Amino acid sequence: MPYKNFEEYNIQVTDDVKERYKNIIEDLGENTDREGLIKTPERAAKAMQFLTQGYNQDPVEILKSAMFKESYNEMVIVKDIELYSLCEHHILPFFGKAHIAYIPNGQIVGLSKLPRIVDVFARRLQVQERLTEQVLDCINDTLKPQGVAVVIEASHMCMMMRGVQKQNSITTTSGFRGQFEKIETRNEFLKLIGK
Ligand SMILES: Nc1nc2c(ncn2[C@@H]2O[C@H](COP(=O)(O)OP(=O)(O)OP(=O)(O)O)[C@@H](O)[C@H]2O)c(=O)[nH]1
Ligand SMILES: [Zn+2]
Repeated sequence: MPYKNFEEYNIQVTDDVKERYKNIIEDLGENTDREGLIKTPERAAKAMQFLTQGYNQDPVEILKSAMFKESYNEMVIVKDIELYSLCEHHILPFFGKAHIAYIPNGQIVGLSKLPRIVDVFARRLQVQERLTEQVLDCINDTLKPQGVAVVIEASHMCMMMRGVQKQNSITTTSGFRGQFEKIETRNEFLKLIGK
């Protein structure tokens, strides 16, 4: 990286992206000198950096920062975790909820870390299937539980505002590892999240 530190890198990226947004907005037929739009390229550059900050975050470190030895042997579920991501095909939002469960294997994880890793992977250019699998694999490989399950339900703006223009369709993706590959355990989880 040709920059001295991360802060300098951020300023440089904001400047670069800002200039490109200015061109895009003009190409789309707007006047970037009108009052309401003067700061828009910079705002958009900062917003996009916020929405893609997951590239600069380490989900494994986040989980490892709060793992505790504990003998609890039952299912732990955190459901209704809201998520906002960007579809990698159109760079339009998709948003919805993630439901995560795991069965500990000698260690538990700080509950807040599960939504935190959802955000790390969601704040990238994504497809819902990969997002689901990345959350699943990260928990499985780091916490090494007896099992882990992830369900994501999301609405895709690229299917709502444009393209096929369907307002009510919800896409569900899921992944199961370990104990959750057994149908009874999987069904118990699905029942507990109301599916
Ligand atoms: N599998 C999957 N597809 C997605 C996701 N987000 C958006 N898509 C789809 O990506 C596809 C891209 O298809 P293309 O035909 O290349 O793009 P397009 O011409 O804009 O397609 P339309 O959206 O049908 O107008 C579309 O079918 C989108 O619905 C996602 O998370 N997972
Ligand atoms: Zn899309």
